[in-house]
Amino acid sequence: MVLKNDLSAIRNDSPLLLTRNLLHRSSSTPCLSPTGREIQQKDQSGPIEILGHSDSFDRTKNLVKEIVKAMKIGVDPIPVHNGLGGAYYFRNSRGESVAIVKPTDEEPFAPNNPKGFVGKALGQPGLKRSVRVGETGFREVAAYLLDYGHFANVPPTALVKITHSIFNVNDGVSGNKPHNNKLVSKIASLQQFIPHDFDASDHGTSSFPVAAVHRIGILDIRIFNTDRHAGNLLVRKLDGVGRFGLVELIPIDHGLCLPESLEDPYFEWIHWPQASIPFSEDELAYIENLEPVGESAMLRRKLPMIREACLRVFVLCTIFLKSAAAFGLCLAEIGEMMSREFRGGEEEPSELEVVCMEARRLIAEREVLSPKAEAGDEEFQFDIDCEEEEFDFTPKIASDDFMTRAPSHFGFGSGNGRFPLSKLEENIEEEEENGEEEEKGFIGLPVLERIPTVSKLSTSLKNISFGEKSQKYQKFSGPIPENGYLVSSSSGHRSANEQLPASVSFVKLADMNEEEWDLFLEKFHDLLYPAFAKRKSVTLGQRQRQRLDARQREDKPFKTSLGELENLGRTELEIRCCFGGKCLKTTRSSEKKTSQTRLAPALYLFGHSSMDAGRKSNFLPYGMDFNNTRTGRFTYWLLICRLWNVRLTHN
Ligand SMILES: Nc1ncnc2c1ncn2[C@@H]1O[C@H](COP(=O)(O)OP(=O)(O)OP(=O)(O)O)[C@@H](O)[C@H]1O
Repeated sequence: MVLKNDLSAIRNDSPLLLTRNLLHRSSSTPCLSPTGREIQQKDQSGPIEILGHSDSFDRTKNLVKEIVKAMKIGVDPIPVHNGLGGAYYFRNSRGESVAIVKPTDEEPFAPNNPKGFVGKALGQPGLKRSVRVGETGFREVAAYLLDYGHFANVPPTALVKITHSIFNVNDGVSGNKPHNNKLVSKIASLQQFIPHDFDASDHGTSSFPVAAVHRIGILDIRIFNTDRHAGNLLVRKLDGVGRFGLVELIPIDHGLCLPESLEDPYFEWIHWPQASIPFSEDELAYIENLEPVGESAMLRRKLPMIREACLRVFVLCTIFLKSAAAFGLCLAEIGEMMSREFRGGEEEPSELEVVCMEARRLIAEREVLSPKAEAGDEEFQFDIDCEEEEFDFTPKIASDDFMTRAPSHFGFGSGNGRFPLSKLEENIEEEEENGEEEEKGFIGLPVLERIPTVSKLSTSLKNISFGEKSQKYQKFSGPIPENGYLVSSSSGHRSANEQLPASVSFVKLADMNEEEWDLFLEKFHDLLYPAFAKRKSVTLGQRQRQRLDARQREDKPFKTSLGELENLGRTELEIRCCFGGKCLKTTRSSEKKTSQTRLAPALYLFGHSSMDAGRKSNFLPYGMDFNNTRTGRFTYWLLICRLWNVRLTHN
């Protein structure tokens, strides 16, 4: 039913799934309860209804039947205590968990979150800035739909309208309201429950099949997963005749993939040895057959609420993956090129972002040099420019000029009609900015973007793109962010925003019109080859050089293996893994674990990854006392993990 700003035809407790065509700000609200009382229609639907039609949902349909049958005989769901969002295991008639249901309005920070993580309205930036509160559900489904042939093993997932009294509804003032057994309908993701033995944070990674890691990594890259921590990989033992030690990996929790703009992804597998092994022929063939444009169309059809901005990120990343794999890069290298680094306390754009920024600069520069308004024959002019500028990496404008002449698409200054890109302000970001202003008291900060510090660049674009560090922030008229983060005003109370650092967005994709987007992709594609080539050469050189540097810098012996560690005996160790000063992100799930788990990444840095939750003795082949690690005699800092640059000191 199309509702033209009039919700009176809807029952007051009926969940609505709205897409963002007509309504402003609340347009993304996936679940509303209008209060109109005059017209009440009886809800004829069953307790669980799958939203959308697709053969891909066949397995989920059977699951739903099982659950409904169980509900009728009184088998209730069980709340899931793990995780930050509201989640419920739904069971079959035998009482076995068969599905996990996550209501969209119980996500972290959403109004009905049962675990105290509230404070934002649906549609506002959520746990990740570029994923809005209430919008993780359709992303879970998108990941499943994109996992053709069950390549990465994503469990069947669908969006459902589901009615049950177990769901949480907060009273809006003091948190949870006492449970009153009232039936509530919600929009939720419903995913098949997969029985498993561990998650990847509990288990040594050495037994993970290379193919499974590659397949999950390929998916993560396509969908730009910002949340692939070890807890989001379930591990199932396949022990049986001739299969001892084999495990299967099941990727879950894809709610934070497909962000609306590029940010810092999180790929737990990036430092696993499997990720450095070249892709197999099968994997290369799979990647080659990916068709981002067709896949986007499929997503639009099956998940009409998906935002175009998300699809652009998806298209971009798939192109990136295809080109990188064809070039011969391995999974780890591709993941690294997509990841940001911290240098000198500042977050720097990833190599992928740098290529994007450069592609945007090239098209903006062309617009500046040949404004369409004066061109007469636009197309003709366009083509000529294209030929002239192809592969020309020479800076054409001094940095200051650059700031004033082509500012608007980076969010500086006010664009005018001379710069066609400036006309294309993206609604989404306007909404976000307004939201930020309201919540944080920001005034006059045009967009959450900055000209970055480009000291990192391992691409050949380094010297030509953005010039000096001095270009960042100072040109904003708004408040000066500290250390690359927006500083929040102290408003006296802790909002959800204040609890989270706002990550910066270095490059916009959503503000281009179709023509510019096509052109951008063309430029992007052209720039990839030099970036990959540079990456390859830098990687090789770096490994050698950094080992040497580390040895020279270190006043204590530089150790590279557990064998050498043995010499240190049972003394306190400080293990510091440094690479450019970036912190290894500890995952939320591993934080919950003992130091045993936390030490695991450090150990596999030394090529020893056979930690097994059930066999702690694996930790002790070199004379270290495991019990001491638990009581804290081992302390360690994990600042970026790179295998070739591990510093050890002992005192
Ligand atoms: N398909 C599944 N099969 C079995 N167990 C699952 C499945 N999906 C999730 N779980 C379990 O439920 C827990 C919570 O799920 P999930 O991580 O998706 O929720 P979340 O609120 O998004 O968590 P987080 O805050 O860690 O991102 C997981 O830690 C896992 O143990």
